[in-house]
Amino acid sequence: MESSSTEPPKAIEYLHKQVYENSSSKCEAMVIREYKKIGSGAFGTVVEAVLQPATNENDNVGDTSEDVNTDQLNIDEEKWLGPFAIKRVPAQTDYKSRELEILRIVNHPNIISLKYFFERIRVKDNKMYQNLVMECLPSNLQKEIKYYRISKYTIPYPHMKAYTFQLTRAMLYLHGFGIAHRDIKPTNILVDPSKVCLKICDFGSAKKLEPNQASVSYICSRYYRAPELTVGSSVYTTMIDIWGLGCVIAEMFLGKPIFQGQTPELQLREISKLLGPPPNSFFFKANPNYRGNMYTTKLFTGTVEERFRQIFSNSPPDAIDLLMQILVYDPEQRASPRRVLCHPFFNELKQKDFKVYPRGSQEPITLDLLKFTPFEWELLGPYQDLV
Ligand SMILES: Nc1ncnc2c1ncn2[C@@H]1O[C@H](COP(=O)(O)OP(=O)(O)OP(=O)(O)O)[C@@H](O)[C@H]1O
Repeated sequence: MESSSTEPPKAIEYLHKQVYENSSSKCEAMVIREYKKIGSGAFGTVVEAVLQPATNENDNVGDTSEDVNTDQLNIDEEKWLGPFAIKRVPAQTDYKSRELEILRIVNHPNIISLKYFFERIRVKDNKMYQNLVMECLPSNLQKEIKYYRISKYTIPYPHMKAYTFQLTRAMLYLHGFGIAHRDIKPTNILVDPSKVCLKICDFGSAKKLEPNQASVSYICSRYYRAPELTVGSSVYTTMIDIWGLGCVIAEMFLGKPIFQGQTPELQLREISKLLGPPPNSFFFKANPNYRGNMYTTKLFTGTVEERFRQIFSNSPPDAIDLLMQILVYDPEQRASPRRVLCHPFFNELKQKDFKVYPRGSQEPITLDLLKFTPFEWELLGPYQDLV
């Protein structure tokens, strides 16, 4: 692990004696310095921090709280590890988060990696919190989309392709374990624009789905919810993430979310404005007990293909073709991650001399996008020759 080169600004600092290293499960005492809030959501707070193993001289100091003066701690400014992102979530809630469990299993270049974890009581409210110490990325896809939208551009196509490819690779891997992320959206997709590198974060809603086992349908942020979720399906598959993938690709091209339902019920109406009325078979398969609006009236003229061309009028034909294979009502007909990875949309990336210019840089870089692991090759199966 790299040591941070510049000294981070001083803020909250504490010693915690039971910090577990994820890869070795080794428990050690660490000094933690938190200095910037980088995110907060429905479940927790994310702060940027650096850590360093506590020296023996700290042995006599008990676990310190963030409110006490930590001058008593022995700190070596040269020895900080990080920066990391620490996600802090209440340890005991009614909602079952499998985040730690799942982050401990996964290991993929396009999935955020967990470095350490620990539980700790916060002085502020005297409650136990779970702390997940992860690698830290400087931006997310929502910020990237916004950055370009402000100057009336979209993310450059080669970058879009590279990001989409990495996101799909992460899904191929996760779905290979049967794990659905269940909250795919641009803020949960971290990027490092200087490396054109992407990693999925926020596994707070993720779950290993078992065939025919019911799961809650009220999952996933509204704009990115698959149509089967909007009608209350409880035996959905990992294909709900593929719908999210389609929404994210569409958002990169449009600069704004494609389906902006004003209420959960109206979300399906927004989808029908692109895909036409959902067929009866869709309701039957997704939820035969659905009693809500079925949006049977067609809200546009012409064919669905013409509708796609109209909405994505500035996008290249291969991108439109890819979106048409992903944004379909029937989850069984939706393109699988391996089908997506083989799509001609990515042909440019597969050229030997493919290079990208990171934002603001005159120096092109090569990306190792096709370095699949044996597990990924296995998952690609007969599609291997096409990627
Ligand atoms: N490892 C990380 N590096 C950098 N930023 C991060 C990291 N993890 C999370 N973030 C930022 O913090 C935000 C909140 O994190 P996260 O989504 O995990 O929390 P949450 O409570 O589940 O949020 P939400 O309710 O929005 O889903 C993310 O949208 C992301 O932008």
